Amino acid sequence: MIRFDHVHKRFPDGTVAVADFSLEVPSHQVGVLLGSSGCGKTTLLRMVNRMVDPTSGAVWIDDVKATDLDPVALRRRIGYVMQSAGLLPHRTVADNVATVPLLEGADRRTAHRRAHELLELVGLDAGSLARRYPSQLSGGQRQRVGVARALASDPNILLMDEPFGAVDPVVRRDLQHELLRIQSELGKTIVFVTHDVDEAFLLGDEILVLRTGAEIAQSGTAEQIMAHPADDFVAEFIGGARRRLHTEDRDGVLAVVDADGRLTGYAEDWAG
Ligand SMILES: Nc1ncnc2c1ncn2[C@@H]1O[C@H](COP(=O)(O)OP(=O)(O)OP(=O)(O)O)[C@@H](O)[C@H]1O
Repeated sequence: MIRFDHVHKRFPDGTVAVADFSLEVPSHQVGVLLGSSGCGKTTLLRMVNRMVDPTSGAVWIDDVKATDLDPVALRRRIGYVMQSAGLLPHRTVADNVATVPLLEGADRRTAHRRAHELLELVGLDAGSLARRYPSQLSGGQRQRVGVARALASDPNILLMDEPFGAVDPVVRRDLQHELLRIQSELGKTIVFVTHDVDEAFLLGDEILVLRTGAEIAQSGTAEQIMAHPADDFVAEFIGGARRRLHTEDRDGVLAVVDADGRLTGYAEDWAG
């Protein structure tokens, strides 16, 4: 469980990135922070692994305050995936994935065996890719390696900051579905940052639509937010995604279906 308890962040130059934010992401669930550039998503995410400490308020990981934990140890036990994948360019794919286990004293052979397993888990052919360098991979493959590396220490928590933002829409869809598959297998507690409404609705158990200062405009499931946007700001923000929905007859019931054919609810629930 991750709990943000009235966190506030003011940077030294006076910028208030987060005004007053509270949220609980239950264990094994995906919480999505959705909002446009600069609204404070990354700042919130980085409070979990102490790359940023709140000015006031606290982030709790289970029953422990993040600020009571050693930042280095914390970062090793929390997976972190960034938009750029953040791989080390002069290390092979296998070495990149094995970085944390090696730092924690695993022997090389065990760490590499685990790296191979993880590469397969994220849908890569370890046999042909493990010895390559990051520059010899496609953008989508690099992001998969980034996910494998984040999973290497078998963390309970995964932080994902626009992890699929730099790849084309088709690859992005593949990666999103791969993440759903991995999540159904591993059940991590995930905080996922995005400004893409479709991505948020596909992946999130709970979605928070944020305004500047990480103010929560609305929180809820994709179905709740789409059916009843809290105000004009939310309605406008999710407008495109809403329009991409259509209805279909499913077993005699009128179902609301997204562009991928995913059932998002039933028409009768949407009345009003
Ligand atoms: N180290 C810093 N010093 C001063 N201001 C900062 C710092 N880091 C972030 N900010 C500011 O805090 C606000 C929130 O930034 P943050 O990176 O959290 O937003 P974001 O929603 O993740 O944006 P993006 O989607 O563009 O990454 C912005 O106004 C940003 O300029």
